This record gives sequence, C-alpha cells and structure tokens, in this order.
Amino acid sequence: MARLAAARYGKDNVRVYKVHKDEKTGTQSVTEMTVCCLLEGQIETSYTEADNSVVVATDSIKNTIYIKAKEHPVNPPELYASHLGQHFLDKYPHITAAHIKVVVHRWTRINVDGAPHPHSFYRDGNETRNVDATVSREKGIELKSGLVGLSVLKSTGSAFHGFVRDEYTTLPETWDRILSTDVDATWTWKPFPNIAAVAAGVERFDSAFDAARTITLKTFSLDESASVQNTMYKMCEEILEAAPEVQSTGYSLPNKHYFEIDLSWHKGLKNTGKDAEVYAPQSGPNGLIKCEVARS
Ligand SMILES: O=c1[nH]c(=O)c2[nH]c(=O)[nH]c2[nH]1
Repeated sequence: MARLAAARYGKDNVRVYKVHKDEKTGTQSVTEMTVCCLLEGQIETSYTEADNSVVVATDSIKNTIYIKAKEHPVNPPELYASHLGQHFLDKYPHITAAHIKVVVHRWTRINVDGAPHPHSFYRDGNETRNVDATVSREKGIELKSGLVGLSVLKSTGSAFHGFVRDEYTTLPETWDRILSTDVDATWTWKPFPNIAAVAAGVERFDSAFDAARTITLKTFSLDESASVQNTMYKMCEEILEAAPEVQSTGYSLPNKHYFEIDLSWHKGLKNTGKDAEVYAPQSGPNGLIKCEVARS
C-alpha cells in the first residue's frame, strides 16, 4: 500500500516587472522579480483519485501573481509575498498554506553627467534580494529574507591555521591567504500573526536588508579572518544586533580557493609565500561553510 506523505504544487519562475511612474517629477522606478508560488492543503485526491475539483490551476496561480503585483506594492518584497500568500488562504477554504519565493533582481539607476536619470537603469551585479514566505492557517506569516549572489574577495587579511593535522592532511597552515566567496545570507523574522502586523513598520525590511549588506561587506573587509567560520559568525552577531525583530540569521558561504603556483622550475622564478603574485583560481572543489545563529 502507498500513501501520499506530502504534496505541494504551483507555478515557478514567474517573471514579473513593475514600473512606478511619479507623475509630478516624471521619474520612473522599476522592480523586476522572479516568483514561485506553491500551495498546500486538502489536495490529496487530485493525486490519488484524479480529482481535479480541488486543483487551482497553476495557470490561475500565475495570473494571481500578476494581479496581486498590480493591486499591491511589490516593495518591500516581504509585503508583496505576504499579500500574495494570504490571498490563497482567503479565497480557497481548502488551501492551508502558501509558500512564496520572491527573487528581486537589481536595476540600479544610471547617473548621466552626475545626475540620476529619470528612467534608465543598469544591472550592477548578479546579487538578488530574496524572500521566502510561508503563509498558513496554523502559524500566520513566516518570513525569511536574504541576500544571495554577492561575490567578494580579499587579497590579504585572512589566515587559516591550527586545524586538525593527521594522516589525512596535506593542506599547509597559512597566515596570509586570499579569501573569496559568494554571499548567501538569510535572516528569519519572528512570525507575524497577519498582514496588518507585516504592514505596520514595513520599513524594517529595507533597513534589515541594508544593514545585512553593509555588515557583510564591512566585516568581510575589516576582519582579520581566522577562518570562514569565525568571520561569518561575527557577521551574524552584528545582524542580530542591528535588527531586533529578526530571530535568527545565517550564512552559506563557498570558500573559493586560489592556489599558489610554484614557478621556480622556470629560471628560478619566485612565486610562493611572500613572493606569490600569480595564482590559479579554482572552479571546484570548494569548501562550503554554513551556520545559523539565534538569540540566546
Ligand atoms: O576558513 C576555512 N575553514 C575551513 O574549514 C577550511 N578547510 C580548508 O581546507 N580550508 C578552510 N578554510
């Protein structure tokens, strides 16, 4: 005998663009995002008995994503995701939870001759601002915000020594190495009982994003890093300090290795240790270091 142990369904990779036109100043602002929306509820029979009467078509879910983007602000993405998720609970009694993912892509205003252009933008990096929202009858609105894909490198100010040395170890200790990673940072909010609670003090979401980005870049730059583990923990501590309504925060960081190249075989060239200048960036394997830090 088989049984349906878990099920959710919906539309993924829905690309949405929204423009805001300030009629007074003639300035336009744009937001581009990719949305995923998956529903849970009393939908078992659609899987087990071919009963489509419980299915809100994924095509209708896609339409709803557009309509809610028209009806509500799409900024901050935490508020839009909450409105979108809440809609499915309000509209369909048999739906018990909506899982929304919003990925916001960068469009930064172009400066022309030192002045911000009213309607032209450029992509100044592949980093995205992300939100994972679960809106459920049981738990209200759960939000996890994030910053993903911010590539950083420091050419010194990073060490790694004192680690386990045994018959499996070849890595030399180092007091000066290159440190590079693609930042994936998340911060989880204390649950909100309803949309009104998300909307009250909505500035908290932009503030936390700005703080997380600034803290990440500043700590990465200034910390005399003993390890990825220790540097990321310091970042988490600071984010918790900066955002009181955040209950936990975490990072997932690849350690993108840059190997020294011994060139002494060529005319005695010195290119290792303090003489290292030319390195070989590695595509893989890479370290992968994760943590989640909560309030004690
Ligand atoms: O910061 C680091 N943490 C590790 O756990 C590790 N392991 C390794 O080989 N290099 C590094 N660097």
